[in-house]
Amino acid sequence: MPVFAANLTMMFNEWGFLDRFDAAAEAGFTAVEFLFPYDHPPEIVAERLRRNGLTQALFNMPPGDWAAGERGLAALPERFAEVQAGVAKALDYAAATGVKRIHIMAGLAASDDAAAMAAYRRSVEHAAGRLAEAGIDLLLEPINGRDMPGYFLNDFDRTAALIGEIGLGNVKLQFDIYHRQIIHGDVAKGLERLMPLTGHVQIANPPGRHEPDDGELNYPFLFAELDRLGYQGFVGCEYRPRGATLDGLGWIAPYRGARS
Ligand SMILES: O=C(O)C(=O)[C@H](O)CO
Ligand SMILES: [Mg+2]
Repeated sequence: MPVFAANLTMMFNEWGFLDRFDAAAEAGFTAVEFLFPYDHPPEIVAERLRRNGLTQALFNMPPGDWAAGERGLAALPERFAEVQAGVAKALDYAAATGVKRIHIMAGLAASDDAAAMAAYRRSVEHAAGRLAEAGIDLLLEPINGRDMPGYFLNDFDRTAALIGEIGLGNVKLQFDIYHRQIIHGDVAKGLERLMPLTGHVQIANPPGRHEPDDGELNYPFLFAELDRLGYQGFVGCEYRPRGATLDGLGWIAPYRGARS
């Protein structure tokens, strides 16, 4: 049975960020993820987790100036010092929250730019080394170019090849099924083939990026596939509710009772 983590960046937006932890726990979630915790001190985030008995499944490294359109720094050659500082900051939040996986965003750069690739590898190797000391996995996520035009990491096979070349045991694939469907399709076979590299799974149903119960993908089938493939990690619910978050949670009822 999948273990679902509520994505507090996209879900429960009816509440302020810190109150989303309480709302997710009240709705029955035992784990949460979100893009960035950095607007709030680590101990405040940790307290929200603790008082609700929630596990922090995932968050992202600082992405640069998000409001100005930046989408990560890892592939930007001139930003390595900020990558290093971001890794240190993320580790402070990891120590407070107990998170065991952190996503490093690549940034906006041409995917065939050799300097960007060299910078990306350098950033990933640096971050992976620092995270390994704390027993944390570093996640790389291909993101589709319709939602994030110009994003450097936009292909699952190239990401898998890179993870193989880097060859560090704590560098893993963030398999976002929504992005996979938009970029390549062939979701079930992709999951099967890439499962050995996969450290985190996220869901949403295209084309609208809404709840998994309506759209072009058959999620009950894919959840059974994750079980069949022996996936033991979290499934992040990174979707935009069609309406009120709680009104859209009917899909989860058959999966309650395991660890979510
Ligand atoms: O967009 C996604 O799918 C993500 O998971 C990233 O963390 C942020 O954009
Ligand atoms: Mg995602």
